[in-house]
Amino acid sequence: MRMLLIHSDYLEYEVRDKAIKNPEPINEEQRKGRLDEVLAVFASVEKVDEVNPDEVVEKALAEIKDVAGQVKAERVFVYPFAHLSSDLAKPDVALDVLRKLEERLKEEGFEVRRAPFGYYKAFRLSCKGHPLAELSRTVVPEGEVNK
Ligand SMILES: NCC(=O)N[C@H]1[C@@H](O)[C@H](n2cnc3c(N)ncnc32)O[C@@H]1CO
Repeated sequence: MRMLLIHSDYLEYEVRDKAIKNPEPINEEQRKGRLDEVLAVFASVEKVDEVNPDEVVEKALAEIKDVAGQVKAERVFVYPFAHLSSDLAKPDVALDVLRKLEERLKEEGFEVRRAPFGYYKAFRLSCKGHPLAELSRTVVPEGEVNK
């Protein structure tokens, strides 16, 4: 999984059109969302992650906790983002990974939102611009590290 982490004054999105045949079902409330003072995590789940999705969730969680601790962020916005990799996992695996990541972040005490999966979305982001405000992390299942 490839992640772009942006420490932000806010991230807000609004769902536009379907981007895949079967996007995640959403209710009216999920069509828009906003968090203030947030660590935005734009995440591309990759084909290699299909080998061990649960392990990738734990590795991504560790990276997000590390960055959130450094920038003192208590809120995390998980944002499905298919543009960080040229070798994407299939949608059902990707959604499952991102749902689990959201759940684990909540278990670790973060306030968490996750943007809807499978849609084009308009979004606004205000990056804080400090030295640690723009970071990227890549995590893969253990056996895949040096392939
Ligand atoms: N900018 C808007 C957008 O990216 N939309 C993406 C994601 O919401 C989601 N998606 C599909 N596959 C993946 C994947 N492997 N990892 C993350 N998201 C995925 O499906 C949309 C079309 O690819």
